[in-house]
Amino acid sequence: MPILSLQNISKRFGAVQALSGVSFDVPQGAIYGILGPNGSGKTTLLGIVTDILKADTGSFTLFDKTPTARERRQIGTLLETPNFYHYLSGYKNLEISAAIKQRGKNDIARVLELCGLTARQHAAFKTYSLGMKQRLAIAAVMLGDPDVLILDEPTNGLDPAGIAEVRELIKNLAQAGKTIILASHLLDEVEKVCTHVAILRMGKLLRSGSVDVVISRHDYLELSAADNEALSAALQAYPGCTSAQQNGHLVVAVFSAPPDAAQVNSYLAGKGIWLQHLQLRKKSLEKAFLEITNDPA
Ligand SMILES: Nc1ncnc2c1ncn2[C@@H]1O[C@H](COP(=O)(O)OP(=O)(O)OP(=O)(O)O)[C@@H](O)[C@H]1O
Repeated sequence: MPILSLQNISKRFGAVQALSGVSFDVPQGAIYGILGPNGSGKTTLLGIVTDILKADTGSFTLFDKTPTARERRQIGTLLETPNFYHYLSGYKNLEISAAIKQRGKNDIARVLELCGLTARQHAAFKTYSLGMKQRLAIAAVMLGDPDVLILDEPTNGLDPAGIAEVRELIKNLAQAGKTIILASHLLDEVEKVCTHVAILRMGKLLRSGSVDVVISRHDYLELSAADNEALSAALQAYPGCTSAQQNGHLVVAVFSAPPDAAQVNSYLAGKGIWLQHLQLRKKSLEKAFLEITNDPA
């Protein structure tokens, strides 16, 4: 059973079609990244799921049910940085958050521990590092122990140390069984943190699923021989080779599964083609992503 299942969600703001027919499922325990450039519809999508906005068409289920207040209570949301009091301690700020959420104080020690803030709980918020401030924001979301966390650009505006701390925390929460849905415009973030990804461009879902499958980075081979034309023709007939194109003095061969360079070499030798150059290369994540987002299809 998916934790969240979106079916055909569309949303328009005046002339802007912010989302068009978006559908995907978030499995339990996933760290699900909603990835896309600015204005692609990520925040709108999170706004619909958290009931801040209403979809024009389409629907979604939470825990396999049409969401009611009961299902929503199991979701913790951090869409923008909360306004903590600078002169109050982390603990006191969480007391206020708990009161606003109408929850008791007995959960505060647990969320401070979970977010690695126990040692500094009585220090004033203004003395916290950027990473600690964001971890306190996540601690406030964790009050009441929600099963699902929804975070909009959780590392935005943080320094490198803060980014690393927040990413570590997100991974720890997922290991503790939480499902996390986060919006990001950072490919690097999705690669480092997420298990799953949905890629949006101008409100349309381009791809969704497990990160390894969606942003597949199949290795490719660079080769050359005395006759590169014959080489590229032979490669095109090789099982699993999806393209073999001449690029300067090299032929670049792409495969549907990771190629075995030794096997390709012996296949070519069998065809009377002796290689002068053979190198296995890995497509960068950046390149794989650009191929997806620039694909006119
Ligand atoms: N309340 C609104 N009124 C009018 N247009 C809006 C509104 N909210 C969003 N939009 C437009 O809808 C589109 C999607 O916006 P959205 O904020 O969801 O994108 P995003 O991917 O989250 O971008 P960013 O990374 O910049 O936050 C944009 O063109 C945006 O200008």
